[in-house]
Amino acid sequence: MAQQELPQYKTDFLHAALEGGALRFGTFELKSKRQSPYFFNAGSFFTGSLHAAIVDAFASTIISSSSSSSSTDSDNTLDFDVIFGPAYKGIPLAAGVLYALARRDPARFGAVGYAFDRKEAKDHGEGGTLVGAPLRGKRVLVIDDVVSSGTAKRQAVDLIRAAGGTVAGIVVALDRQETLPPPAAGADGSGSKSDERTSAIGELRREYGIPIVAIVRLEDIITGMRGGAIAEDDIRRMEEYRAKYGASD
Ligand SMILES: O=P(O)(O)OC[C@H]1O[C@H](OP(=O)(O)OP(=O)(O)O)[C@H](O)[C@@H]1O
Ligand SMILES: O=C(O)c1cc(=O)[nH]c(=O)[nH]1
Repeated sequence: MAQQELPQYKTDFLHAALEGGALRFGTFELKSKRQSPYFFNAGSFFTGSLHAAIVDAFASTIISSSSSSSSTDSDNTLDFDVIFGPAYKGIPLAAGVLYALARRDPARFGAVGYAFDRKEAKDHGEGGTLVGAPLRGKRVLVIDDVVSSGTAKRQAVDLIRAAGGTVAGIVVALDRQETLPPPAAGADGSGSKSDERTSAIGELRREYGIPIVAIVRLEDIITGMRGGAIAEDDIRRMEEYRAKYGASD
């Protein structure tokens, strides 16, 4: 795989995703119904080695976003008391990322908690929807696999706020850097306008005013895959896809 200018943790993550089959090239239909030349499936990080690779990459992203004022993804730093993983795929990520952070810097992250939600409220025992660290009065960092439309992230923000917490930021594995699909014909006009090249992550940033960062973005995948990691034709198809659907924010 070409190393180029990517930070080592991004290269390592891309390598693990490719080797583990989490990052694939071909033709895939997205939730938006677009035909994409690549697909990222966070559910494929299911072995010990792959789980370690993704949570380590999240930990590196969080630490570099917190300590570097030159972060390209955000001007803000990430300060938080609790890591929150939305059900379901966010749950093992939140727990694993906190473990990776606490191992690297116990003084800084040893007292940070983790929490997650249930998709269906439990009606016996301790009951409720939230599990883990209390959120009241806490700065909460949301960890999840991808942003597609942003709906799941908005639900997580609402849940955290309703529990008395404030959202410190959102960290995802992949920012696809693509425009939101235009509103369906007959819709009320909400969502992105077709002449704007806004992404779901861009809209979330503007709406909440919080840092939203990703381990890798589409441009990192294109950079990291050049030089023989995948077929030149797949690179060309990703560049065409970026030219057609790439967001400007
Ligand atoms: O709506 P967005 O914020 O763009 O995010 C899309 C989310 O949808 C999927 O999760 P889903 O809610 O389907 O649950 P899962 O984790 O159980 O797959 C996926 O894992 C993303 O987290
Ligand atoms: O947009 C999507 O539906 C989507 C894209 C992607 O790369 N991975 C994913 O899980 N969902």
